[in-house]
Amino acid sequence: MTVAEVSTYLNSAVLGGTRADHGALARDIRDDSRTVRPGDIYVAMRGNNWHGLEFEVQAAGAGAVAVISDRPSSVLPTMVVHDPRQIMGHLCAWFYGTSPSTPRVFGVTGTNGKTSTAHFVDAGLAATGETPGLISGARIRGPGLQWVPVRTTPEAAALHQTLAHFRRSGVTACAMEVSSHAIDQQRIDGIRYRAMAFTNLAPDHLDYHGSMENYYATKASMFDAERTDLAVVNIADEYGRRLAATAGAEVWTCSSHDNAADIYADRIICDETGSRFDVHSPVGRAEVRLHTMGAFQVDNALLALTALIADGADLATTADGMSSLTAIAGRCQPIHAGQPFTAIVDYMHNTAGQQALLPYLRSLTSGRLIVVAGATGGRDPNKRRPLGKYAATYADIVIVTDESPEDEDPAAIRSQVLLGAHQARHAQVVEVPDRRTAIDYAVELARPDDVLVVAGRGSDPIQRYGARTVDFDDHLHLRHAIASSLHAHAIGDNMTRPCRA
Ligand SMILES: CC(=O)N[C@H]1[C@@H](OP(=O)(O)OP(=O)(O)OC[C@H]2O[C@@H](n3ccc(=O)[nH]c3=O)[C@H](O)[C@@H]2O)O[C@H](CO)[C@@H](O)[C@@H]1O[C@H](C)C(=O)N[C@@H](C)C(=O)N[C@H](CCC(=O)O)C(=O)O
Ligand SMILES: Nc1ncnc2c1ncn2[C@@H]1O[C@H](COP(=O)(O)OP(=O)(O)OP(=O)(O)O)[C@@H](O)[C@H]1O
Repeated sequence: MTVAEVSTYLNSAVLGGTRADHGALARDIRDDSRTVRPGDIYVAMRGNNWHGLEFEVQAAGAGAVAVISDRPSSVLPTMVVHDPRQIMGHLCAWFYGTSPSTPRVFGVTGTNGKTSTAHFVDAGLAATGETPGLISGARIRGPGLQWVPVRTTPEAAALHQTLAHFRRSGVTACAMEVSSHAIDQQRIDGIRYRAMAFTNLAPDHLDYHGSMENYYATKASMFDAERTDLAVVNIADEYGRRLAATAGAEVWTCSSHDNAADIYADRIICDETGSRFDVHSPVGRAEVRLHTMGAFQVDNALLALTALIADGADLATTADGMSSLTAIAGRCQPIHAGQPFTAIVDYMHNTAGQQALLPYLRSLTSGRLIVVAGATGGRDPNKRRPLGKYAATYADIVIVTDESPEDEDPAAIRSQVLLGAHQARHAQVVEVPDRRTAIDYAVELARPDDVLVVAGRGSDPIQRYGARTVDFDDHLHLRHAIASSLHAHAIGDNMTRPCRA
């Protein structure tokens, strides 16, 4: 594709540059000057912090052949459009040849459960003979590629590059997490969904959306017929029921406690080995056995099953696919290192997640529930006190520590969580600022039959303290802390054991 062809597509003449510039081959489309490589077209968008054209010299220096923006660049041939963000998704779909039908795209949106449900869809697709692709906040995976993304839902250029790669690689169907930020910022424009699945809606990201009504409206916009063939909705909460009643696409409902849903679960049993339930659908009944811990995974697997059955998949084969998942990184992920207590890493970072997870963990034990809790910087500060309060309401011991403070004062974040935890007047509350030390301390506290959960970061691989980043994987460190503790106690036992005469 040449610059001139892009200009024709946009119906925007190239301002500046020579005929040769206009005939230059455009290799990729980039929305960030820091990623521009020779031959790319840079799209300079207006944002909350910058206007992309502030980086035009950087983009030109990196070899950009042209820029698309809402006004002419002083250094690069420019195609002017009214709102670059508005055209970005459709431009990328055209430029990368993203097809509206191959791969079929199963979107998952909602406050909690997107990553888990996307992984269940991926597993169900594999079981039914599809060549699956996965675009989730935990990983992006397809034939010949796998990486850990920075965003839950990538920017439009990255999304369409990935979908075009999937298409060339023979991917027939893809599960994709769709965040409300991505919808609001039109990252997912130009993508036709085979199904869009709704998990639930609870207070989160209200610093960004301003209100639950705006948050809901952003999500709901994805369930109209021009966006998706199928609207697959968990009707467990009021927003789901409202969405099922108003969505413009063909609606399929599911529920783990309402048999009025098109597809529902009953005879649900959840324990430390996972869950089992019966699923009832218009195409029959099947028993589902989940090996992923967490009662909330029943809802996520059921939603994934419903999306795939709505697409025509075989019920029994799809159910087998759900059973093939043994764990989802950072989502109620157990650690078995020989310790005499239950050790879990989980991503709960809002009170709805706590209300789904903590009663389940409490049900697993007659011992104590120990929670390592905190809050991440740069996210809705109004979540912090409730996070502390709910953790301390359900747990016996709460250890408040850093998650990823980003550009905020870690102590100030912890103080909000501590305030909430003390308000609960239930748990023993301890502040241990350093996360590594906090996890080590929790492991030393844990007794046989206790349940210890390290919460809030899931499988996030790094902590950010301003510009400083720290490699920190909760699962790896918790496993290491347990192993070290068991080793130290073994040595201690040997040293106190009476020597043979
Ligand atoms: C709040 C939010 O989502 N902001 C997104 C938004 O930022 P913005 O509009 O303020 O853009 P800006 O920072 O002013 O930059 C303006 C333009 O200059 C460009 N730029 C900027 C700097 C530079 O050196 N060169 C350059 O070209 C940027 O790429 C951008 O196009 O547009 C930017 C790029 O277009 C995104 O990178 C940025 O995501 C920020 C980094 C972010 O943290 N987003 C999070 C909140 C997010 O998207 N989270 C959701 C999941 C939420 C959840 O479920 O927890 C996600 O999908 O990941
Ligand atoms: N269906 C659910 N209902 C309530 N809580 C859930 C549900 N599924 C997961 N959770 C909780 O939310 C946490 C995050 O789960 P998951 O990563 O699957 O959701 P997500 O929507 O992708 O989250 P995020 O958008 O923040 O990445 C889990 O670790 C768990 O504590």
